Amino acid sequence: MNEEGCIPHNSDVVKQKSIDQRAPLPGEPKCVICSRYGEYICDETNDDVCSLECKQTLLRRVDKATVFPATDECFYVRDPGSSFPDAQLLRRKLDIHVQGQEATVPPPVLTFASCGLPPKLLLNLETAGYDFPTPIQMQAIPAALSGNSLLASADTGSGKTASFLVPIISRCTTYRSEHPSDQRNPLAMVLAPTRELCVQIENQAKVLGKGLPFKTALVVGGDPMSGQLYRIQQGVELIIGTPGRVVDLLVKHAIELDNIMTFVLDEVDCMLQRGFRDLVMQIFQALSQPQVLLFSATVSREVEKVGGSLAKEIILVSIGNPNKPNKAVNQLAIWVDAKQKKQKLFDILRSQNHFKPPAVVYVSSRVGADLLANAITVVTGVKALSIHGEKPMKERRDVMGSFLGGDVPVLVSTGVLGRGVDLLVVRQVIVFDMPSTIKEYIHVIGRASRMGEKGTAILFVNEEDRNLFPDLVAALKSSGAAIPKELINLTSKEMHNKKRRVGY
Ligand SMILES: Nc1ncnc2c1ncn2[C@@H]1O[C@H](COP(=O)(O)OP(=O)(O)OP(=O)(O)O)[C@@H](O)[C@H]1O
Repeated sequence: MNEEGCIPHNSDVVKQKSIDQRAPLPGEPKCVICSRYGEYICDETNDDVCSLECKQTLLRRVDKATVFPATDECFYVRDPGSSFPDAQLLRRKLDIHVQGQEATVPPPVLTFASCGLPPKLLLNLETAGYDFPTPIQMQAIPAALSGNSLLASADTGSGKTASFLVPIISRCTTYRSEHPSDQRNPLAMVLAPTRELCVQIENQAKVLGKGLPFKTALVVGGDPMSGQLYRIQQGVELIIGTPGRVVDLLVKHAIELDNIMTFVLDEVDCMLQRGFRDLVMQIFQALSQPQVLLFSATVSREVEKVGGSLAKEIILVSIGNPNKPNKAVNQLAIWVDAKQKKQKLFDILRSQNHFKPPAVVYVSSRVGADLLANAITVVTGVKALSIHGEKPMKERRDVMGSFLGGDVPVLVSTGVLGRGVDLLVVRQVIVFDMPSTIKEYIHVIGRASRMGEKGTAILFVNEEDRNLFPDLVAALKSSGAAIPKELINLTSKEMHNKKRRVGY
């Protein structure tokens, strides 16, 4: 045994770094952290590890989740019918909450390697830089893999997309290998509210499903339906689409949906709102009782109720306190009269101290987005473009390309980029017009931070946002943000008036 407590399987010098280790040969042990060759055994946990680096990582993780006698894998493979005292402890440590038929939910995993995923999928996760699962992935992936229907909520930017894509890819791959002579009908469907979000989900699915029998079809408005139909007819595993276009496709063409095993609503609270809800239900009715996976950073009792009606037994999974702004986003609320908002924005964009490009400015109207982008460019000289639902798909793609490619430092957007989109380069969001609900506000400012990276959100607030004052004050307070005195005064006045009205 060496001093680090690893027992080398052979007499070589112990590998220091994971990168120094080779890939495992068939049948060889795999490192529980990085899936390379598990040449050594970690004394403290009995896990296979490839190097000192992964051993340290393993011990840090296990320590964080309290010291357990063996790997998370050993929790994962236990009989799901039994009770999981250790799982409970692990969940408490990781702030994971599970409600519903808990006994049917496997415990959280600490590594992707513990989930029994196809080796190619593990490799794709590693190539994508997904070294460890995030807390929502730790719980949602094993739960979804074992067939549970879920309503899952976790912070914006915390990796919810992979939480449903990984089980989908894994289950589709297994199905195809077990039914090689079946027709290649779709096996899973993901619905999301905007085209940009669907494009992003498809891109991520392609990255994670690379090299596997896993094809995707994007079904969104703005692109010709004939191409989308052709692709599905050629055989795909996953359809990703917006509800309107998917219904259109189903009404006009016969598509075989009987094999759909998993149905996902990303941004579920938005998908179950008026406008989308009937379309979503129409699509759901065409399926044969699939597993249902519902995800959002914000959920309400109403969503829980409707979500529950889609699946026989739905498990609620949440991380931390749901419906709260992401703590990594530093919120700066500024009281600005409506007439002064433009000038204030120009001042910020001219200030080296305050402007942190690339930045997204959120407004409430399509015309407003076009006008404001133009005004920013003319008045400040800072190049700005706009994006909204009325622009053709090609222009929306071009605008996103220019912004994310670094050619344009400011993007003025309506709610089309308010939810789900992963604007990796963005660290500043300016909320020029307050959204109509505090939940939308939480999603909008969430664009300023991914995976816990620090970001800032500047928020313009004034009397026009009166309806949101109590919720906004609570949201700012919960994040420890300063609250403008006008907002405090008017909120307490509102509350006082309400009490008096109730008193009469
Ligand atoms: N385990 C992981 N390791 C490293 N990066 C990850 C991991 N999981 C996800 N990511 C990356 O983190 C970013 C945020 O993930 P994602 O878009 O899925 O967040 P989200 O929870 O869906 O956010 P939102 O609520 O805003 O939609 C993405 O760039 C994604 O590629």
